[in-house]
Amino acid sequence: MTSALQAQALGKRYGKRWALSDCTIDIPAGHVVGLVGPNGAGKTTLLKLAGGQLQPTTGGITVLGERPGSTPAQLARVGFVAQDTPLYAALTVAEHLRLGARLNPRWDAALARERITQFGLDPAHRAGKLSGGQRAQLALTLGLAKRPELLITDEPVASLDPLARRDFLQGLTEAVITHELSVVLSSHLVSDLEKVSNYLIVLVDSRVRMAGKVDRLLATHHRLTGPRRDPVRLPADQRVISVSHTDRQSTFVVRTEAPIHDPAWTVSRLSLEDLVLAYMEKPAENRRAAVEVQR
Ligand SMILES: Nc1ncnc2c1ncn2[C@@H]1O[C@H](COP(=O)(O)OP(=O)(O)OP(=O)(O)O)[C@@H](O)[C@H]1O
Repeated sequence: MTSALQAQALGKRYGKRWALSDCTIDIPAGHVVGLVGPNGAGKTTLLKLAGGQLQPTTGGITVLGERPGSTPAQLARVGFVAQDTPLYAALTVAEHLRLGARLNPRWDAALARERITQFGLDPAHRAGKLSGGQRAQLALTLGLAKRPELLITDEPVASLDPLARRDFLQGLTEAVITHELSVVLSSHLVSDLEKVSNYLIVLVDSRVRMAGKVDRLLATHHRLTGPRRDPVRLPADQRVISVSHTDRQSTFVVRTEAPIHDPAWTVSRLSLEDLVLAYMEKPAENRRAAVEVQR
């Protein structure tokens, strides 16, 4: 199966500072990929490299098997909705749709009209006069009506109210199923990502700390709670992701393929949010720094 996005030792530097370092990932097509990480981790940088708006400093990236932005045909296959939902302030909603139709060979006018009606956007309204959430909906409509094979969205739901967020995420799920769309979306709202993503990437300090299919990640990560113990005394097949201690108790998040038999531990499953937070903490001391990349 073609990869939606493939990066090999990809890096981007601004001056002396690396915004993204040594990023190697291979995301199969047909997934909804959640991209999470703290502020400044490099998420927008990765998305802009994928959208062809930035050029790599090191390494390489392909999107749907081609170099991002290499040809008009490649650009037509990828929809990109940026964080700041750039629209033309002086153009009306209807003019944005006409522009979309002119610029995009696979433009789906019916889908665009349907979404505009659904979200109560007045076609005569200028984009500059829309609320932040309405602008986001218009930008997302332009991205979806382009009928891309891959939709890249940076914080698409940040400015939407809870109902609009739910509608957007539902619309996305439907588009994935109906149009065999792949999606990469970054968000700080892991609870939203949990509803739609089946693939997750965690970026921390410009590096990929974890990437893989959500069901596999949830099945192989566990929280262990029990009497205080040094993490170096855990079995070698238990990769320590995060560690916390009180005077008497230790809590570890570990990744392992094997069953955990040690009776000292209370073993519990993690929510996706717990998993993300565990990877966003500093790497566990004294242990192999955990970088998990699964296909
Ligand atoms: N145009 C730029 N010039 C210089 N540094 C930049 C530029 N864009 C981003 N950076 C830096 O690169 C790093 C990664 O930024 P990026 O915007 O990719 O992070 P992010 O994970 O998307 O953050 P956020 O969640 O806050 O949106 C940050 O340290 C940021 O300051």
